[in-house]
Amino acid sequence: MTKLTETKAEPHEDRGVYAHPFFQNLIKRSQRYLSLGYPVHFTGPTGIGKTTLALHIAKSRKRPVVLISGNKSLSNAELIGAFKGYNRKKVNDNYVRTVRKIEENVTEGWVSGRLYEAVKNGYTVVYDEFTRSQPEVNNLFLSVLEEKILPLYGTKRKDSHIRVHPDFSIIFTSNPAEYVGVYQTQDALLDRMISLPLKSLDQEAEVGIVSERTNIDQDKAKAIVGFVHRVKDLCKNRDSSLSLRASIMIADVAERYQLPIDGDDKEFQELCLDITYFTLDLCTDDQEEDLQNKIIEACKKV
Ligand SMILES: Nc1ncnc2c1ncn2[C@@H]1O[C@H](COP(=O)(O)OP(=O)(O)OP(=O)(O)O)[C@@H](O)[C@H]1O
Repeated sequence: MTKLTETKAEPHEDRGVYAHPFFQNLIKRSQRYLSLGYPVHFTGPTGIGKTTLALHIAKSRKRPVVLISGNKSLSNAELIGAFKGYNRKKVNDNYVRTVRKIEENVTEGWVSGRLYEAVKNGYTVVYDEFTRSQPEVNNLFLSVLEEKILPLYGTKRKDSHIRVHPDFSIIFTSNPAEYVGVYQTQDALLDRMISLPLKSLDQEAEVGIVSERTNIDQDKAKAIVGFVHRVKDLCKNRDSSLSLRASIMIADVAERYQLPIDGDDKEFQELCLDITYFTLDLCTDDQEEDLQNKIIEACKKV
């Protein structure tokens, strides 16, 4: 079970970035809804920071955090639990020398699922990319959210369900429905959560995150974030999936290899091209050379 009492995201998580008014307000509202028992759902494009924000808020609840990652093969057994393997107990009673008694007892071993543990003990769940799981599996959450019970379907357990602990809370994240590998979500499930769309990050907040993650100074981070935003505007056919991750990668490589963050530097230009060209090629009609020239032009402004 992925139980994050000390989440791995800790080094990246930064109170400075989340102190930005853009986040402060969002965090305050989310905490309010969660404390009243309402599930919160962050939805938005890839790389905008939904998971990191969800983990940050989850940790602020001061309960153990369980991370569940949505995927096509996630099963009820993983969420609820299942009987797996056998426990065998053998008692060899030879107390009276002439009498030997052997008693053997075989029972199936129960392994609790991640949702079961969280519901039972009142943990905070971050269900990341939940729309990548099959809708049938997500039906479990309808009962958890509405009836406040976790049904123990098909588990061979005597009890038909367990009650949801009053401290249990859950944060969902998802990418929009048009993303590849994403299932349509049941309206009934969406209706039971408070969905907060994260469409775009405030540029200043992005600069803060890039600077925090890579230890480059704010001016350099600003120049890199500015470059990524300029090249995103080259997209004509559809929204570019270039995200905060592109800015972080450029800053990280430049910082670690001491490349000058300077648009006239050849190596920095190559870095800008490598990180952005392929993604931009998917959303423009430009020929290869034209697109490369446009990226270099945008990079030269750094
Ligand atoms: N507040 C933050 N502080 C530091 N790094 C952050 C912060 N927010 C996001 N990041 C970094 O930005 C990148 C994208 O963040 P994250 O994975 O949370 O995005 P996401 O919206 O969940 O993306 P996806 O939809 O692809 O899962 C990650 O490398 C993450 O570590």
